[in-house]
Amino acid sequence: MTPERPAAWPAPTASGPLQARVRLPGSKSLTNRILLLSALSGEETLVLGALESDDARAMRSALEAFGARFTPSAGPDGVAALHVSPIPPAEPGARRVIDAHQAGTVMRFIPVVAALLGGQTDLLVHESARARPMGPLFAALRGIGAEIVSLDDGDPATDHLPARITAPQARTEPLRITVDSTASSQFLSALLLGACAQAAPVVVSHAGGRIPSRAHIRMTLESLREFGAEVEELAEDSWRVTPRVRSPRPMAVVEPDLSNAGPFLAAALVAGGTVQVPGWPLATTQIGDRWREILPRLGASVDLAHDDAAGAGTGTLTVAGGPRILPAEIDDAAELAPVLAALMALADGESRLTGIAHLRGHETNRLAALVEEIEALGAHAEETPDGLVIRGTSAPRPALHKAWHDHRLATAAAVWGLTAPGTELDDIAATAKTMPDFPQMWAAMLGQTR
Ligand SMILES: O=C(O)C1=C[C@@H](OP(=O)(O)O)[C@@H](O)[C@H](O)C1
Ligand SMILES: C=C(OP(=O)(O)O)C(=O)O
Repeated sequence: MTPERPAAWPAPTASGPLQARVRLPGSKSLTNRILLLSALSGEETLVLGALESDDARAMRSALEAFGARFTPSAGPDGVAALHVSPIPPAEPGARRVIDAHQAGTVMRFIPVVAALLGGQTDLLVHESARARPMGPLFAALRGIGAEIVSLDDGDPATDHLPARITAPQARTEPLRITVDSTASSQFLSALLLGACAQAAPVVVSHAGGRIPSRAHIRMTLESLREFGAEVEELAEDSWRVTPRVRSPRPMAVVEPDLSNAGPFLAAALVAGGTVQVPGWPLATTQIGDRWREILPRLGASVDLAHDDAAGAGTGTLTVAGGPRILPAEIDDAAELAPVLAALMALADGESRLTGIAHLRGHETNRLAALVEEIEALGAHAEETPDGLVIRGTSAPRPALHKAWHDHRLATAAAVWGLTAPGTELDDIAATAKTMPDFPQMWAAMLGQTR
């Protein structure tokens, strides 16, 4: 018997210009950094605004396997919060099995913790994540004495998950680790964050080509500082991290996910009208803050109004669609690229995305998947060595789009559905990776029209 496929999701169409306000869940990247650092801090931590999604659950279960505990709790004024009890000192010979699912942050951050805390860790992944690059991170960990073998065939030179990571026999505290982070910024982030699993300072350096998704490295450095680590930039792409980390007082706060603001803000350009996002941080390391600079280049107007409360540190972002979507050239859009490509497929002319070759190693080969879905829509796209060229259409046709196990391909298809009645998506559940409530949030936004 073949397993039953979930029914396709009929993407709703916009019935007119929007006048919507959308509150976003917590940032995946900040949640998983804060959970990891809280678990390594040796202290009790209260976390406010943490994301609840597949990626966040995968990080919590991974840290639980090392002995951390997460308990729902109440923050100031009774708001829901998460109480984190840190990882206790490791027992020699400890063994654990961890499933990273599809979470790149778990796949990359946890092997470092496993190699530095000791014992043996079997790290599994979702079928779709087996092809994601791990080799350079494994090479760096082998360089400090960890053994990493394939769980499929015992290959001691494996460069993919699932794998067994055995920490060096004699517990050493490495002083220097170098990695080639060209395929993913997460390799460097992993070593910088994971360094906090030891007490001694460590120098972490990159040796290779251009580092992609650079904003995420800045986020890592800022998160380390928030947890009291000293981070010193020694040279370009080389940092000294001095642990220990301690818990931020009175609590750690997770900002809303500005990357996931993308499809909602894009809706204002496609359907017209305005979309507002409250709680937008005025200062942030999230790459999603780039929407404020990118969307005007596609013809939208963007305004960030500061909240009244002195020192609130947040504002309300308003994006208003223009008369048409303009073509643009955008470099290093990283995880913003799929939704940006969705807009470019509806733009009046030819657009280019550059500096995103590494998207071939994301949840799916995003460049190939975007070409296929954009062509299905009746627009034109082709791959370049480091990105995409996209010629938009003003008459998108309805299609049954594939999510490719990729939350961002799924939300891209939702954007097309706004203007192509009859659009469907094969697997809306892919959005559970970072935004499990996406279908309800999308419907609620579309209910708020002028
Ligand atoms: O560290 C992080 O939280 C992330 C880093 C980036 O990874 P890559 O450098 O592999 O693109 C980004 O795309 C991913 O969504 C999240
Ligand atoms: C690449 C992404 O995820 P991950 O954290 O799994 O790398 C993403 O969210 O766009």
